[in-house]
Amino acid sequence: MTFAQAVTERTLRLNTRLCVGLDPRLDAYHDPEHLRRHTLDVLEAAAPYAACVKPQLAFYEALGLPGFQILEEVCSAARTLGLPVLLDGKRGDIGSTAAAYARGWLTGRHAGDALTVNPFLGFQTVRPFLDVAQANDGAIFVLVKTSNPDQADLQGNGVSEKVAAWVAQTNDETPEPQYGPVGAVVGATHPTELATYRALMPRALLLLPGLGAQGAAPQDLQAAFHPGGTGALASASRAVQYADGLSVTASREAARALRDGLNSALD
Ligand SMILES: O=c1ccn([C@@H]2O[C@H](COP(=O)(O)O)[C@@H](O)[C@H]2O)c(=O)[nH]1
Repeated sequence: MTFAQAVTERTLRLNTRLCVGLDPRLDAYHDPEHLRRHTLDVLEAAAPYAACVKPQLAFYEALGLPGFQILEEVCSAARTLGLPVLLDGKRGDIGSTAAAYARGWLTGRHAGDALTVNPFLGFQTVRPFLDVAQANDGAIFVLVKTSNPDQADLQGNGVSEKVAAWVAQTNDETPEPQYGPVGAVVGATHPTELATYRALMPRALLLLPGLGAQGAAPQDLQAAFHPGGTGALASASRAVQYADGLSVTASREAARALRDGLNSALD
């Protein structure tokens, strides 16, 4: 089963469109062991309400070697819980280096099933990521229009639309029936533009970051989904992991509320 199929199957079976971000900040904890335990506890608590999990690589890399070990455990625990893993690394480089990034993050011990990719160096530099992802039934999520307010500095003037066109065309090269291996990152913080990006990339899974802490609300996101409620993953990290300090019960309730909010928006 491909990443897109696994996510879609879980979305329909558990009725959830929520992607839970795991972005553990060392300053919230006594030490890395405390961070590790809490992150794994949040993962387990939120899993029943999640279609997938999205560790942000920066937070694990910031810890050095222990961070890689924690990431490996997070990926392994997610798989035990049946959760597809989307690593948020926003990698991108010239082709030979891109191939090494792809091997590192899409194969091996702390690999994800999918990876976010930055297309700024050109579309050919995205190909090595796609090749490795496809060889492993995985996916890539290309940055199309990010959630931050200043994205327009570089992503305006038709750039996001150009990337969206490449995503759509590249998915059309694949024979998969519904969603292809190239997903797209479109910020949940741009609710009035979601319908446009949905239409531009009909076979792309959309990753919608920005739910919660960045101000996006579940009721704003309906236009990103296809009829039947598939095709998009709304992502929240701080709003789940630190819903109320380090309370894991609050994390569970936050994930449940976001899942319910997203479902209500689709009714
Ligand atoms: O456009 C983008 C792409 C990725 N992100 C990442 O998502 C989470 C958001 O965290 P919250 O706590 O839910 O705000 C974080 O890891 C970002 O690096 C994004 O915010 N926007």
